[in-house]
Amino acid sequence: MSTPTQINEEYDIVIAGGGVAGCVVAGRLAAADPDLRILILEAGPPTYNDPAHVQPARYPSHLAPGSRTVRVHTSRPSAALGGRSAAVPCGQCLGGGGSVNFMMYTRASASDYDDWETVHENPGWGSKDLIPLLRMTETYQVPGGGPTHGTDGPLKVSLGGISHDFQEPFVQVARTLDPARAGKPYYIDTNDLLTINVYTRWPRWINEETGTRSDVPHNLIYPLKETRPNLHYVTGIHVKHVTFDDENRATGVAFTFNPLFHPDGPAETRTVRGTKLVVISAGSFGSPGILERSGIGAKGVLEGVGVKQRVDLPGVGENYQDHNMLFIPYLAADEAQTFDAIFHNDEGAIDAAITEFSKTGMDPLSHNAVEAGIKWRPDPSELAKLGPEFQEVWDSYFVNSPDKPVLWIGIFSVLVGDATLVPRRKYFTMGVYTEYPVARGHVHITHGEDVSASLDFVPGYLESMADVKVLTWGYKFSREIARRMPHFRGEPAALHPAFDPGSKAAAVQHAEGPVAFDTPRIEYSDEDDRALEAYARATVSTTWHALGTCAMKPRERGGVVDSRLNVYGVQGLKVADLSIGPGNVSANTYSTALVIGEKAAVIIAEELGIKWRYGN
Ligand SMILES: Cc1cc2nc3c(=O)[nH]c(=O)nc-3n(C[C@H](O)[C@H](O)[C@H](O)COP(=O)(O)OP(=O)(O)OC[C@H]3O[C@@H](n4cnc5c(N)ncnc54)[C@H](O)[C@@H]3O)c2cc1C
Repeated sequence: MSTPTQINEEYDIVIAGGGVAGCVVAGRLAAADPDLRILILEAGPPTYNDPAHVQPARYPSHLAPGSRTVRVHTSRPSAALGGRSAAVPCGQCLGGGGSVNFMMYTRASASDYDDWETVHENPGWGSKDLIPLLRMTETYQVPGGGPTHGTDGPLKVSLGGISHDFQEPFVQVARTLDPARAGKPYYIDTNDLLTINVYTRWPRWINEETGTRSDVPHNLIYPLKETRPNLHYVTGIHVKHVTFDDENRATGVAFTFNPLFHPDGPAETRTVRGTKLVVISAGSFGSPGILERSGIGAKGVLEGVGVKQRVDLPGVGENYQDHNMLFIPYLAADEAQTFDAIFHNDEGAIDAAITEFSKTGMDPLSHNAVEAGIKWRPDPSELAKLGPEFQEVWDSYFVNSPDKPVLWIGIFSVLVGDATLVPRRKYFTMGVYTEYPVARGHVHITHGEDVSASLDFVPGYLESMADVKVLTWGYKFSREIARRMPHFRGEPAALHPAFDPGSKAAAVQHAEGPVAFDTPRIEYSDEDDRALEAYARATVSTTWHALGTCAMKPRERGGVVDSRLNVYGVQGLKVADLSIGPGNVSANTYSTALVIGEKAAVIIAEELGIKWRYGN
C-alpha cells in the first residue's frame, strides 16, 4: 500500500471517497484480484488503530466541536425548523461514517429493497438478491441469529461487552405497558428484515472477542497491507471532478490536497488516471458534488456556479432523505449505570475504562449506550390518533407492506442533548426517529472548484405535517415508557417542550421514582400539542442517515445511475454509496451502505471478468 501522499500516474480503478461503500469495493476487489491496481482517494485522515475509532464508547469525540473526522453540512434556515438551520455531520476519514458512527446494528425491511427492485425498476436489487450479500458482510455473534444472518463475514455484530441498567428494564416496562406488542421472547431478532413491532435489546457493530468497532478499513483494507501491494489509499485528498475523453468516457479524476490535513501540501490541481473505471463513493453529500463539478447535473445549478454542462441530469443532488430524530432526556437515579461520565470526558472514568479495556478488551468502552428499542408500527386505534395527514401516507405507502415500521423508539443510557442546559448528573434518553419521512430535500454545490465550499443544503425535515404528527406521537408514547423506568427520577424541563406549568403535561422536574404502571396516560391539550410541535421543530435532528442524492432509478424519473450503478450519459463512471438509494430504508443506514458496497463489488467484478465466489 502507498504512503499517504504517494500517488502513481495511473491505476485500473480510482475510487473517489474512502468511506463505507468505497472501502468495501476496494477491499473486496483487491482481495479477489491481486493484480488489480486500485486507488482510494479519501478527504479525511487514516484511522488505523486510533483509539477514537477502535474503542466504541469513544465515538462522541467525533461529534465534539472542532472534530476533523466529520464534516458538518449546515442547511439553509427553514421555517419548518423554527427558523434554524440543521447541521448534519458526515464521516470524514478512511472508513467514513462507519468509522465514527454509533454502531447501532439495524437492517432494513425486505420490502425496502424489494421496492428498489420493483417500484424503482432496478433488477437485481431486491431482498432475495441482497440477503446473500448482507450475510457475506457479517459474522452475527448474537445468540439466536436466524438464516438471514452471516456466520463468517469480516464485520462482527454482537451485544457489546456490557449490559447497562436500561436494556432489560426497557423491554420489561414497555411490554407491560403495551401488552399487545408483548408475548415474544425477550431476545427476539428484529433485524431479520421481516420482524417488527417487538421490544428487544439492540445489537451493535462491535466484535465481542476484541471489544472493538467493526468498521470497514480494519477488516477489509488494513489487513491487506502485506499481501496486496496494488491496493493504495491516500488520505487528506479532495477529489474535485472526474476527467473525460472526447467520447465522454471517464479517464480519471482531478484532485487537490485537503488543506486541513496537508497545510503545506501543493496548491495546484493534479490528475490521476483510472484506466478501467472511476467509482465515486463520496457519500450522499460528496458524490453529487463531484458529479456537479464534473458538469453532470441540472442546467440551472451548473450555470449558477460557472460549470459547463456535460450531461443534463437534473436528479443529481435531489431526492435527499434522512430520518428525523428527537432525543428526549430524563433524569436517572444516582446509582444507575450510565455512560454520562465517559461521554462527557470525565478523565477518571475514561482512565478506569481504558485500564479495563486494556486488560480485557471489553467493558465498559466496548459499548455504544444504545440499549434497546422497537421498530414500531401502529395498530388501527393508534393509526387513528396519528391523524388524517398521516392516514394518507399510510394508505399510499405502508398499508400493503406489513414489514414496514413507522417509528424507531429506543433508549440510550446517557444524556443525548445539550449538556450546557442541564446539571451534570446521570441521565437516560429516549430516542425516536421517523422511518420514512415524507419530505425530501436537496444538496448542491455553491462553487464550481472549491471542494471545501459550503453546500446549498435543504434537508426537508418536518416540511410535511405527516412527519410532524409521527414524531410528536413518538414523544408522547416514549414518555409513558420513560416515566415507568425503574431509574426514572424526573424530566429536565430545559430539554422538554415548553408546556404551560399548569398543564397536566408539564415536565415533572424531580421524582422520587417511577410512576405506577396503572397511572393514567398524560393528556395533552391543544395548547400542549402546539408546544410539542414547536419543540419538535426546534430540536429535531439528523439521524446521520443521508441518502438518495444520486438515485438509482430510470433517468426520466430523476435517476442518476442505472441498476449497474453507471452514471447516465457517460461511460466508465459508477457511483457506489448510500446516495444511490432510490427510496428510504427502515433502518440505521450502515448495513445498507455496506450491502451497496458489496453489490457494487460484485457488479464490477463481473464486468471486469474477475472470478469471485460470493454469497454464503
Ligand atoms: C455520526 C454518525 C452516526 C451514525 N450512526 C449510525 C449507527 O449507529 N448505525 C448505522 O447503521 N448507521 C449510522 N450512521 C450512518 C452510516 O455510517 C452511513 O450511512 C454510512 O457511513 C454511509 O456510507 P457511504 O459509503 O454512503 O458514505 P460515507 O461513509 O459517508 O463515506 C463517504 C466518504 O467520502 C469522503 N469524501 C467526501 N467528499 C470527498 C471528496 N470530494 N474527495 C474525497 N473524499 C471525499 C468522506 O470523507 C467520507 O469518508 C451514522 C453516521 C454518522 C455520520
